[in-house]
Amino acid sequence: MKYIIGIGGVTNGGKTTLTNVLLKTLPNCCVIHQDDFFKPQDQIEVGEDGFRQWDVIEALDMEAMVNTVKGWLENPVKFARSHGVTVSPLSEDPERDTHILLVEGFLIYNYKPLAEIYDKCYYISIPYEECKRRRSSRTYTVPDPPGLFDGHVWPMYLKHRKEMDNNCNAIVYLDGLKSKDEIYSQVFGNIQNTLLNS
Ligand SMILES: Nc1ncnc2c1ncn2[C@@H]1O[C@H](COP(=O)(O)OP(=O)(O)O)[C@@H](O)[C@H]1O
Ligand SMILES: O=C(O)c1ccc[n+]([C@@H]2O[C@H](COP(=O)([O-])O)[C@@H](O)[C@H]2O)c1
Repeated sequence: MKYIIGIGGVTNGGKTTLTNVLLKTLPNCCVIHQDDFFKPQDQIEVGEDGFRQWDVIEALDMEAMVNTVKGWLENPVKFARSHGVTVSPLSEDPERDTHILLVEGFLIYNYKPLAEIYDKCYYISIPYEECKRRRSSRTYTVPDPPGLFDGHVWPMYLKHRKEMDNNCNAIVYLDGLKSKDEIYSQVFGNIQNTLLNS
């Protein structure tokens, strides 16, 4: 059985933290990070506001991302091996084995061909103040220029969040202010239940 789980959420909500723990505890589990599909800086448009528009879907090579997911779907064992993930047979029949793919990122529910691919969707939110606080202590490959959070990142988040709520109706929303352990336990338990019932 192949199972694709979306770990979406606002920037600095805790997506990578949650994904990394799930990756260690779920069986035959691989990951695709949306951040790996950012286009090079010289291809990112500069908006009328003077900021490079990183927080829009056009800043990402979404076609390549979807193709990577399709590569996993075609052959999860080969995908796992080529990404250094040890695959262990869980049943006598390899066709019945469970293979899990985590798709992690801040805009994973705003691109239709990808939004349709998930078996289960999670979304982590945190309030503005906490998001701004966490973001200010993070350094990206291209560091944030002054004013980017209020001028571009947060307004784009609000816009995409509205679009996403209209696109998908089966998202499990997670409170990113809870402890890392609490969030992990909630999601792990939920995934286990879903796997047992499928
Ligand atoms: N539940 C949590 N409570 C407090 N801090 C958290 C929590 N989850 C993540 N963090 C911290 O927030 C920052 C961003 O986390 P990260 O997982 O990289 O976010 P994202 O991948 O969503 O951008 C890191 O410093 C991380 O340690
Ligand atoms: O990873 C990069 O190359 C990169 C370059 C510039 C900006 N980013 C920021 O990465 C953010 C999304 O990643 P994350 O992990 O914070 O959800 C998004 O808010 C962008 O502004 C990321």
